[in-house]
Amino acid sequence: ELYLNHSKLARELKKVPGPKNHFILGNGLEIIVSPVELFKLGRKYANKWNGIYRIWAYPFGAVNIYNPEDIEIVVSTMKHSDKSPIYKLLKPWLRDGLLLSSGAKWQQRRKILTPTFHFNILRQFYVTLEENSRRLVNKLDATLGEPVNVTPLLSEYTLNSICETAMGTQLSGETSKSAKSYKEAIYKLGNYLVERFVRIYLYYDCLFAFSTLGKKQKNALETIHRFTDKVIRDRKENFVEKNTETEDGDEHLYVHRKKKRTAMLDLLITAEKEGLIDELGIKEEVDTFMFEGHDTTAVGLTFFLMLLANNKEAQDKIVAELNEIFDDSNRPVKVEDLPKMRYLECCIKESLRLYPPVHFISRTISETVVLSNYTVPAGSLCHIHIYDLHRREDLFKDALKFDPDRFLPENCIGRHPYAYIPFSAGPRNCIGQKFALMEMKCVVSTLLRNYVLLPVTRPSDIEIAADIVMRNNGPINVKFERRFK
Ligand code: HEM
Repeated sequence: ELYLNHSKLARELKKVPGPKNHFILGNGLEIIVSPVELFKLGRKYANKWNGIYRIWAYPFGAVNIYNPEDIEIVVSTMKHSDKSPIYKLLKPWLRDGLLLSSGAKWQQRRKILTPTFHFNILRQFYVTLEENSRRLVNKLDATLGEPVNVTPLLSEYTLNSICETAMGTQLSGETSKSAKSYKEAIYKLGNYLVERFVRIYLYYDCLFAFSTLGKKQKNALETIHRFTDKVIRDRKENFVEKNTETEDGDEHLYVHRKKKRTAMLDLLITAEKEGLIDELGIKEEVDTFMFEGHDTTAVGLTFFLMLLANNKEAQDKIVAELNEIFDDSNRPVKVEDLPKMRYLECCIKESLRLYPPVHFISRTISETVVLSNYTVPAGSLCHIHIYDLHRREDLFKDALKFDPDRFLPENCIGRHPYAYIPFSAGPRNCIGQKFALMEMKCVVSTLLRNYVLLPVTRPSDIEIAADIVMRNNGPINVKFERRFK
């Protein structure tokens, strides 16, 4: 152990500046703190160094980067595209789905799944998003003037939306009950993952399986997989009926099925029939998309509503833009309206800058690479801190200020393409980013046409807890009042 802690890799990596490390344990003990303290520690390190620092906790050595030049080197090519061992913690849940897989498997899956997020398919999904947005607005009617904890409502909206579009399954009756347990289990699982993350000894599966934490995780996973398995079963039953109905000899039904909402799950079921994916493969992707497709967007929307409630000026400007689009009409938002919501888009981007739902991603460095003039040996982990990148004063003046004008086209000129990466970048970027933006525009425009958002939780109240996605340590409340023209 002693040798490994002072191996060639360790000696090389330790040339990168970083916190003082213990002779044997490296920085392993410092990080055993609560999720809130862990998030703060990350920010403390980011402030102390400038764009790069290392952490050493045997057997892992990691460079932490938050400058666009190094991030570009790591994420823009396939060379360092394998996820770091930290994602191993997600394996029992998401298995070898698109987020975690690598090499040929990842390539083949990404190819199968890409058509689902093509603009023409998204257009067909839009109808569902719009209906769900209106349903959310109706729900809020009962809360007027009261502080509302927005996260549960928003995650219900995003979970319904991903289920009814990509999965082709309506959440009602029994399924909606298990959807609730699913969401609760995801929250718990996030906490367990962070607890395990800071306790390096629990990385070993054999130790973890017998720990209390391991047993709790097993329970949460059973709930999660029960829900996703049911969604697959339901759709398979439904799919057979539909397929016999539309027997028209079309071999590539899943890509070309005209005038039908092409659910991602249908595409996978068809791919299974063609031998391109097996049953386990479908489960992996459904678990991956069910989670990535709802929790991230719900978190993004939560912080966005909080920011809007605290920024009357931005809210008024969005409403003025919406009035131009809709005149006095109460008609629903159409997909063609979305590109006209330019200022709203700037506001969404600014919100994702300040509160990037995925605040941290991590890769394995596959061959020795030079980052900020330091040699980073192959086998190192590379943590990319999107949160710290987005708050760099040299990239975003008055970085803590909510200023949507930063994203007006004229103000983006000259900005480094890797200075702003809420959806990551390069070949392993977010496959669902257009879907997410469409969802956010649709629901926020519908909300603002109906309600004035008033502040309860202030940005100064926010206390982020380290988790797979950004979470506040406590509810985020907003008040809604009817908007009169
Ligand atoms: C505001 C909402 C969202 C944000 C901020 C976000 C962010 C990200 C980021 C940063 C990554 C890279 C992860 C990494 O390198 O480890 C990613 C990957 C991914 N996202 Fe999203 N995402 C959002 C919404 C969605 C939606 C709606 C879906 C699905 C419909 C989705 C599906 C995925 C998948 C499957 C991957 C893995 C892609 C691959 O490795 O090929 N995301 N997302």
